[in-house]
Amino acid sequence: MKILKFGGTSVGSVESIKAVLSIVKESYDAGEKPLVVLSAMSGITNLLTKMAEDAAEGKPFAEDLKLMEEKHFEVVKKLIAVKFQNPVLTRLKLLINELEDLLQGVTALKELSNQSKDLIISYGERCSNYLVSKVMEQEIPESEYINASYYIKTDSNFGNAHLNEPLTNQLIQALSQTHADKLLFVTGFIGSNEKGRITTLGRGGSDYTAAIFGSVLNATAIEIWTDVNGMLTADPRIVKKAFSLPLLSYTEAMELSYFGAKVIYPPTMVPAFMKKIPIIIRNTFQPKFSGTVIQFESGKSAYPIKGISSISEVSVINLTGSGMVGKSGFSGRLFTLLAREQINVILITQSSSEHSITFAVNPNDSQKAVELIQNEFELELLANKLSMPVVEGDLSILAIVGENMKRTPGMSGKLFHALGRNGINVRAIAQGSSEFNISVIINKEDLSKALNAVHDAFFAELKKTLHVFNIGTGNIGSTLFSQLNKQHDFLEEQNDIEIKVVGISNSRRMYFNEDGIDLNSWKEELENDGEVADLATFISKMQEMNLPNCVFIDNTASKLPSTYYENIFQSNISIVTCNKIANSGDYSQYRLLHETARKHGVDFFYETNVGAGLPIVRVLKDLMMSGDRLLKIEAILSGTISYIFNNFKGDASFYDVVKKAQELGFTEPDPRDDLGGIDFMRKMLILGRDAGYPIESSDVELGNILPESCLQANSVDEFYAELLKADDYFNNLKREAEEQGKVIRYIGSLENGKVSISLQMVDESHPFYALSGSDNIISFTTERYKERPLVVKGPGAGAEVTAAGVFADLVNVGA
Ligand SMILES: NC(=O)c1ccc[n+]([C@@H]2O[C@H](COP(=O)([O-])OP(=O)(O)OC[C@H]3O[C@@H](n4cnc5c(N)ncnc54)[C@H](O)[C@@H]3O)[C@@H](O)[C@H]2O)c1
Ligand SMILES: N[C@@H](CCO)C(=O)O
Ligand code: NA
Repeated sequence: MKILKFGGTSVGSVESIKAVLSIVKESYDAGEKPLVVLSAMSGITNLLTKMAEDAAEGKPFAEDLKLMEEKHFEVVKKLIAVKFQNPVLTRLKLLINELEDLLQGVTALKELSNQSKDLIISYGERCSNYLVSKVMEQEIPESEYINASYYIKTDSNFGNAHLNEPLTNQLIQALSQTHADKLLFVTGFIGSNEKGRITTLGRGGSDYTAAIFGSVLNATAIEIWTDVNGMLTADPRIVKKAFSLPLLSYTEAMELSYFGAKVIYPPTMVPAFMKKIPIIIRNTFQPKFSGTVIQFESGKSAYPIKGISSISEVSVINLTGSGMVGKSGFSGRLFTLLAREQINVILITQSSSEHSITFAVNPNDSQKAVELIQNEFELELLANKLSMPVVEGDLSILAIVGENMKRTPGMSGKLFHALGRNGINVRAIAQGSSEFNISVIINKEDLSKALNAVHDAFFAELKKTLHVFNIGTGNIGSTLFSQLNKQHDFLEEQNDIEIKVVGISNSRRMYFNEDGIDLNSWKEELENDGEVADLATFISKMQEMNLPNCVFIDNTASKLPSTYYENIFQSNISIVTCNKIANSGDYSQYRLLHETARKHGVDFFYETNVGAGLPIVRVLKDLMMSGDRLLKIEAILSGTISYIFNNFKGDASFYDVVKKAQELGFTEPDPRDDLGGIDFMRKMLILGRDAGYPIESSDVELGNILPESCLQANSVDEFYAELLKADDYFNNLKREAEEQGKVIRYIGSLENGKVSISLQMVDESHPFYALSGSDNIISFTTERYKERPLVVKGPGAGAEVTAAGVFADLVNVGA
């Protein structure tokens, strides 16, 4: 049997509960006889604590209680069939009423004991497990809710109760016999004392519940389902290149968690360790990803260390004294004293002269530690055998961890070389006697740099390999492939960059090859060895493959891919795209995507969204980042319309010129996007947003170049048919311009956050008069470029220049 434990975020919302249900069902259907342990819905434990504390202070709690009720009721209403809802709502309501009575009691007594607090908090797990068991019951009738406080027996240390192992073993054994054919949903975190009063198990309590049940029932595995892809080589918020670890030993997991990685709280796992039951950390939101297995043996690994962890804030206390420090008995007295007062000593180093001891503690404990030392060693201080303790703050700890370190010489050399070369000063060093970890204390301001440098030293290969998943194999996609193919050797030899295209999809077929798809024959491979395309599958397959330096390229014109961008960033994958849809939809989406990419330390590059390969997005970004302020943009950003008005001369018919623009690959897949101004508008929106204005498409004043009949066309064919009939309309426009010695230009402007695009007739004196071919032109007037604006001009559409722009974005990923 297997234990499946889901944390609060996994049962945090209707959507996540659906994911939980399908994971449980899959396991059940596979005959794994799972036992499910659930935490409270995310946010509920904190809310319960707050209500309890508020009640004790006589503050109102009714609104919070209502919030809790609504959060649970919403799940019932969305996930339970109407005819089964009533009993579930009634029982939940009863639980909430009980809770309300308790809170009123606390209000009346103006006092909150630890015992009452545990009881109040227990409602979080009781509600979530009852609720989810009822939702599951619709599909698996054997589902049953179990209140674990009847089975996990503890002492009366409320808030952090200790297990009564023999009794708990008996009770759980008995439960498993009476409920052998049930699918149990067991409340995490709670137990009860010998009088049956509810207790809680302290930090990481639900994991502990899972470990206790797993150990008593001899589970084959304990799966801890959370919201990250297992344990990583380093904190991904700081180290972009961090990747998830397939395998760790218990010891390594302990060491990594001790210094930072908060995925599990190892002390809670001890029951599982004792029985050598593997613990598997998995991601509820990416269930196909295999996660991190934590087991007895460390296993083989390509790298000499498993990971790098850190504590970002520590204080260090230095003790020196010729007659004292280092003498036997001194450190014994010192550390017994600190332990007795519950001060956690994170790391200890001792100089070889043995005249000094340095140890690190949580900054909140440093003052207390100093006072304790002053009291304990008063006589020694008076006699000058010991100097006054000196505290240093603003320090961090970095540790490299791995069991194989012991067998690999030169590990500390490599560590110090990486730190030294990057100018990072090491304040103290400690190697655990087990040699499973080497820790260094450094200045806090160096931590991020140090983590990245050390990660590079231990994990990076010399050559950067980019793993590319590309969707869209039309005009741009196929041109990109032939450019990549041509440049392959040059990039590798001259720039140490290898680009491996490992996944390709168009709207019909998709194909993967982890070793890299041969770009001479991608078409045939896609056709013959590929499968029927499905974007959701393509993306989850990409995430499952979990390759380092992974880039998703969107070379489609479709909206669908943009709905996955957030999820892609969340799995630490960068995106390069020429597709403008994501950036030009709702402003809120634009913000969300940029923030998500930033938060996950990945790149979001879209130079070709504006002016194809011309450096426009980058130029604006550089201006903004260097503190310039945009005053005005004036631009022609439709390559298609530019081409059309530059070639609509003499006898040429407007219709023929448009057809030609499409043939030349300037137009969007649907040319109405170009001629209707939508494509231009998207570009202006993107620039405006990049310049800091929260504009929506409805804010844009969009002038029109087409007669009504063309605007009304329902299909591309109908559009061309109407265009053919509209010759007179365009000839009149042309004549009018020619008579005044002018040319027709479709010009966009952005000033004070207002965007407008309009058809204008301009004469020789206008800077946009002399434009040719499919050229785009943009002039940026800024605080610095005020007298003479910064102008970028050149071909702004076409497959070659666009693919080249995507290519340039690609090689800059991770740079
Ligand atoms: N032509 C240019 O000069 C230029 C310049 C800059 C940007 N762009 C942008 O390039 C993009 C592509 O243009 P194109 O001319 O190559 O288009 P295209 O019609 O030639 O190709 C589009 C490709 O996308 C694929 N596709 C569509 N939906 C898909 C899905 N859901 N999953 C997988 N594949 C899907 C299609 O099968 C096709 O292979 C557009 O977003 C366009 O705005 C074009
Ligand atoms: N269709 C677009 C391509 C460049 O984004 C244009 O004509 O400008
Ligand atoms: Na560009």
